[in-house]
Amino acid sequence: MSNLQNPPTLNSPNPLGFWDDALGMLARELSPQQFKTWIQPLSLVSYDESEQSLIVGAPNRFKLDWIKKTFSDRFQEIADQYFGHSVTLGFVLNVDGVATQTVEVRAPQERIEPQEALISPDSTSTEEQAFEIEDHSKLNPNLTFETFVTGKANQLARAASIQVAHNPGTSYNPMFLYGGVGLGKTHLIHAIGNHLLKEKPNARIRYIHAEQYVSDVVRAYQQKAFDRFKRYYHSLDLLLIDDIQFFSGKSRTQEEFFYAFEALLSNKAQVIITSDTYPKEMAGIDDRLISRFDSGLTVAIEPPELEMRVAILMKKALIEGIPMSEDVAFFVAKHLRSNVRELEGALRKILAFVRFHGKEVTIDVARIALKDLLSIQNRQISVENIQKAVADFYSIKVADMYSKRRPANIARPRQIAMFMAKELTQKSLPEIGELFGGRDHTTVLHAVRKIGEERSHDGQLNHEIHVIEQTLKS
Ligand SMILES: Nc1ncnc2c1ncn2[C@@H]1O[C@H](COP(=O)(O)OP(=O)(O)OP(=O)(O)O)[C@@H](O)[C@H]1O
Repeated sequence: MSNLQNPPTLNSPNPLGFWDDALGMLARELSPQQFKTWIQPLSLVSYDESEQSLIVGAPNRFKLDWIKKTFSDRFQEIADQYFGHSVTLGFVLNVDGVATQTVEVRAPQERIEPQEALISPDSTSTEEQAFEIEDHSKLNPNLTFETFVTGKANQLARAASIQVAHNPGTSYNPMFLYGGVGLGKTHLIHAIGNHLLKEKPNARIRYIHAEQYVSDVVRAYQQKAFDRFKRYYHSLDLLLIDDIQFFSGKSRTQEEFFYAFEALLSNKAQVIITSDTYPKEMAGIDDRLISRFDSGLTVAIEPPELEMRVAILMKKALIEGIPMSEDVAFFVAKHLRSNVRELEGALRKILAFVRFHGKEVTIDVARIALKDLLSIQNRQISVENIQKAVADFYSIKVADMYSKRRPANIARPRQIAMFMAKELTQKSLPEIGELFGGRDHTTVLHAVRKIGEERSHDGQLNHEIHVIEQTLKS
């Protein structure tokens, strides 16, 4: 099986083109939340031209199962249509770019309800399988403080994580780390776990994704094994729970987690939680949990600034054994601004290209290797899209973006939209002014400077801009 490190020949259908098409179609067919949750984390792992087979990777087992059951037929249709004949489609677990499971060819379609719907008082397991929790930490040894690049955007989060790693259970408990997708939350909490494991090899540490925790609750319920479940989770020294927004609307899971949380804190065990937003903004989560989440240290991780993106690219390229010069790293970092995962994806593409073609890493090579990625970025982000996304976010009318009205609740979002138009598109100041109801370029310049300056010290504004950016890209 060849993988995407070996791109197909020029005349063959391009699997990356297929992938872009599939993502584009699913983005239109699904709600932004569904797309973000289920489709965005997937990746195209490999394409075998001679076998006409494609492998799609999912970042965890829960997503893998769900995708196979719910979306495989749609992926199949899109693939057959794109390639003009039937292709074999497989799904694998692909954690941090490493496919860790042999290919499972797609299962026949079987729509299932969301996990927690499986919990009902009558539900019993049809299988005689004992309830088991894998009793090892699930830490990824590569995610350490040493491999974590620091910059303004994450220095607070990193400092707090180091503090907690050195004084678990006593300094900040719980620690709640929030920020947009792919910004290093998972990396940091693994780093804490790895540090503690090194210091205290016998410590009971568990990393778990919130989706997996939901599944564990479901299984414990079905198998009437809550005692075991509680014994395990309540006796840990360090619980790292990732993406807790997945608890939204799942009241039984929240209840169990509440008990676990209280037990752990009273044992002076450390709890670390990550989420895509700060506690008070979480929807579908019980108030008493939200207040617990906020009772220790809540710290944000922000999107990386340009210099940090450059440093990350150069460091990761070096680790891969193919050094990247600063000018190439600047070129890539200027075009890809949203998150570190996206940077890693771009780097993989560039490295695959240079390995395959035996070339040096130059700006031209980067431009060719990232052709699809860059054109998606350009296609998606127009001034009109920005105006719409900003207006939606601040609940004002899109028409107010061009109107002459100046109340503060309109003027400020308008300035934010102008700032984003300058940041995210190639348009000049006069062109942007024109698209905002024929305003003068000095008005745009004023907005760009003002919001840029405020953003550098206002974490909340920075967060809002990042959330809007994410919606533009999903
Ligand atoms: N500062 C950094 N230095 C080095 N690598 C980083 C940094 N930040 C993120 N990464 C890498 O980027 C990738 C995505 O990061 P990670 O999975 O930690 O993001 P996340 O914030 O948990 O995202 P999600 O909300 O989607 O779970 C990982 O491979 C991680 O190692």
